[in-house]
Amino acid sequence: MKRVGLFGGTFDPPHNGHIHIAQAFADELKLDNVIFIPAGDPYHKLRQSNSTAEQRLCMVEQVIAMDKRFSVSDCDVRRKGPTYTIDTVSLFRQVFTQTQLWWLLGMDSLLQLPKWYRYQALLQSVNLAIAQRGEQGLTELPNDLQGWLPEALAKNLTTPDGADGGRAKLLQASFLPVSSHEIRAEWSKGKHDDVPAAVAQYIDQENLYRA
Ligand SMILES: Nc1ncnc2c1ncn2[C@@H]1O[C@H](COP(=O)(O)OP(=O)(O)OP(=O)(O)O)[C@@H](O)[C@H]1O
Ligand SMILES: O=C(O)c1ccc[n+]([C@@H]2O[C@H](COP(=O)([O-])O)[C@@H](O)[C@H]2O)c1
Repeated sequence: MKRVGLFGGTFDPPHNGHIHIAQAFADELKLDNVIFIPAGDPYHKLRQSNSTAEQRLCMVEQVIAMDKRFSVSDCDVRRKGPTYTIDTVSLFRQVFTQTQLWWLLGMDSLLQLPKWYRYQALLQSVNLAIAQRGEQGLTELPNDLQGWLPEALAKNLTTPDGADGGRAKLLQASFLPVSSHEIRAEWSKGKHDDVPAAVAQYIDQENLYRA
C-alpha cells in the first residue's frame, strides 16, 4: 500500500528543521511522498510577519526541489476561512484512495492538538507521525490524548485494519533546534544559515522580515 506524508505548517519561513524532519519521516515511515501544505489562514497563530500566504507558498516551492520525495500543495492557501486540518485531510482522502495517509507534526503541535477543530474526528481519519522538538515531551501530554496515544502507538503500521487512521508513530531521529520565529527575529541581523540558500534569496528579494 502506498504511504503519503502530509506536512502542514505556516512555513514563515520554511527552514532546515522542517527539511530535516520531513526527510526523517520519509525514511522511517518509508513514505513514497511528503506533501508540504502551507496553511492559508493559520488562525491559531498570532501573525508577527509581513509575509503573505502566497509568499509562504513560494518559499516552500524552493524547498521541494531538495528531495525527490517532496512536493507541495496549495490547497490550504486557496481554501477560504480558517485552515482546519480536518478539511485538508478530507480533501486528500478523496484523491488518495488505497493509500496510508500520515499527518506529520512536531511535539509542540501535538501538545496543542486538543485545541484543533474537531480533533477527535481528525485522529480517526489520519495517522499521526510526531517529531521530537525541544525539551517538550510526552510527560506534558494533555489529559485528552492520554488514552488515545498508547493505543495509537501500539497499532500495526503495515497491516490495514479497516479504515485508515488512528495510528501514531514517534520519530526516532533527533530534531534541529531551529524555529521560524527565531529566524524572522534574527533576519535583519544577517543570520541566514538556518534556511536553504534559495529561500534566503527569496526573503531578501521580497524584503520580508525587515523590522
Ligand atoms: N525544528 C523542528 N523540529 C521538529 N519539528 C518542527 C521543527 N520546526 C517546525 N516543526 C514542526 O513543523 C510543523 C510546522 O511548523 P511551523 O511552520 O509552525 O514552524 P515553526 O518553526 O514552529 O514556526 P514558529 O517559530 O513561527 O512557531 C509543526 O508541526 C512544528 O511542530
Ligand atoms: O485544524 C486546526 O484547528 C489546526 C489548529 C492548529 C494548527 N493546525 C495545522 O497544523 C499545522 C502546523 O501548524 P503550525 O502552527 O505549526 O504552523 C498547519 O497545517 C496548521 O494548519 C490546524
